Amino acid sequence: MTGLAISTTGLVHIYRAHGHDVAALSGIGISVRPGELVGLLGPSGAGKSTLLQLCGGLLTPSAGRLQVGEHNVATMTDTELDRMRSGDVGIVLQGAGRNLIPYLTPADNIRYAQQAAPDERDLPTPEAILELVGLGNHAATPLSQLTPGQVQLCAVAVGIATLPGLLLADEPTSQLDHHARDEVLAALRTINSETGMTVLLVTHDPEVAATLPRTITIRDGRIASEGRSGEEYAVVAVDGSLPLPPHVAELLPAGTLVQVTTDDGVIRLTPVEQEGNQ
Ligand SMILES: Nc1ncnc2c1ncn2[C@@H]1O[C@H](COP(=O)(O)OP(=O)(O)OP(=O)(O)O)[C@@H](O)[C@H]1O
Repeated sequence: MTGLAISTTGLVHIYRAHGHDVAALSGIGISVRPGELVGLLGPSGAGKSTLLQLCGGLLTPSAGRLQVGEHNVATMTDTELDRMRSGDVGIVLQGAGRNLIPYLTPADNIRYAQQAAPDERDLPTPEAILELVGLGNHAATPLSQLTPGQVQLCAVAVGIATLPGLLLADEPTSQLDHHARDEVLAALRTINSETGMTVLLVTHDPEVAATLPRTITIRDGRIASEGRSGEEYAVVAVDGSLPLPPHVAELLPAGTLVQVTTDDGVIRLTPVEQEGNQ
């Protein structure tokens, strides 16, 4: 299996909760190429986990288009979504323990995850999967004897048990010390480079983000910016709108009239003094 692409246009997700609706995503357009390693950033409540769960078919979009490889996620039935998750898309939920059966060894956890894979899939051995994440010596070690970092690596190993084309990982490096965090990050890089699997991971950690080749920052359910190897860029949306970086938005309060001029390739934004404005 080679890496799967992700493509979304105008992706909206609304949670219907006790008499009031929460718009978690308000029109997300992203394009991730097969085999990319991408970090999803943004403040708490921005919509990162929602986007991850939509890509994994755990939630259904309220509106918009969401394509994962050949799967048009917005129109799939529950059975089709189950099949996608059991073979093509691996998900590592936030909190390693949620991904593991506590009384099974790492190898047996992987075997269990592999049972759901489509019959035609040629699966690697659990030992080969554990080797890939750096846990080759712990196939039979009880989970209770692993360090927190090793338990997280085991959760990642379960996520890639069927060698899916896309791995979605929600905060896989949180609550770990720096050494363990770097080991989990290294394992994700190895998976990405050795198998060509597309990897999308949510992180709050600026040090993790700075090491990723590409990041997408979400704010208030919209794409705020993109990073390339630590450098941050604003992204023009399909409707031509451009979210201002926070340090510029501070200078231009909502409602400010802005004159937009071009001069020899330089685009200039000049706020216009309005009569009656203070
Ligand atoms: N099951 C739910 N029901 C109602 N609202 C929800 C639900 N899950 C999330 N939300 C709301 O949707 C918005 C986006 O949440 P989401 O968990 O996707 O953000 P996040 O960026 O992953 O945040 P965090 O970094 O804190 O995990 C928030 O306003 C959140 O309160």
